[in-house]
Amino acid sequence: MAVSAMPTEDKPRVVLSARGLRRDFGGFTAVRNVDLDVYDASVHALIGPNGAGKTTVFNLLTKFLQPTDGTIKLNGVDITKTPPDKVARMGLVRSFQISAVFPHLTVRDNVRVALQRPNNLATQFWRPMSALDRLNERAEQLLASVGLTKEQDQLAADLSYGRKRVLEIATTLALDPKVLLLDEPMAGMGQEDVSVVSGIIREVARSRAVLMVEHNLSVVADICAYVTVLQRGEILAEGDYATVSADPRVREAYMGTEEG
Ligand SMILES: Nc1ncnc2c1ncn2[C@@H]1O[C@H](COP(=O)(O)OP(=O)(O)OP(=O)(O)O)[C@@H](O)[C@H]1O
Repeated sequence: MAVSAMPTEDKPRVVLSARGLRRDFGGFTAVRNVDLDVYDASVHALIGPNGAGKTTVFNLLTKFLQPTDGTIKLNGVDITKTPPDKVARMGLVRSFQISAVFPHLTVRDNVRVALQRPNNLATQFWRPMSALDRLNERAEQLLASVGLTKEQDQLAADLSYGRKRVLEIATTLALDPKVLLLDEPMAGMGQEDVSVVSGIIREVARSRAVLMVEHNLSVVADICAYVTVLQRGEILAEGDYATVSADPRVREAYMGTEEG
């Protein structure tokens, strides 16, 4: 069943969709019968108690895991068998982990390195200086859009944990994704950083789809238009936050674990 709780008029476009997703590990089925539609210009949360299958679904959608069964489409193109690097070039990008931020480069150089990939400058033998200038401009814009202008000359290693995660989002945005998948973007952050990153994600989703696995339910309530709740590998509920949080089955699934 696909998400049905969005407004009927001006229904946004589906950019990423999965049907009948299943993943077995040996004899254990971690994910089954998962149908999911992710809409353009919106934030969609994948939530559920520990072990529900969120990470597995995330890895299936980003092609880091191959489904045992089911199909995945990106903008209508079947990507079920497409490798992750090709899928990334098609616009479906997952956030890198902090380990992918180069600690001994400045904040600005981290973004410049990331920007070289889509522009393919890294592989060009001869580069006009104007190309690098364009990179600088774009790096500055990106850093400004995530509020890292002040820190641009600092080494990434010297940033706080929360700021490192913001830098990680900036390097991901450098790839200009059409669909951005974030794995627990708020994990380990203090409230102040959570508010900043929530604002960034909301802004980022004005022009692209964002799907995020998130444990922080107040963040989900605050910025996610669509919510899919997983339990034991299957979809338990879906809709907007008000709808799913009022669902007695969802309350029961969360009882004793976490409450938003
Ligand atoms: N590589 C694997 N081999 C065997 N079992 C796995 C593997 N990866 C995940 N599982 C199992 O699949 C189930 C779902 O795991 P998954 O990590 O997707 O859940 P999750 O919702 O992301 O949990 P958490 O919130 O704790 O991160 C769990 O029972 C887990 O033990």
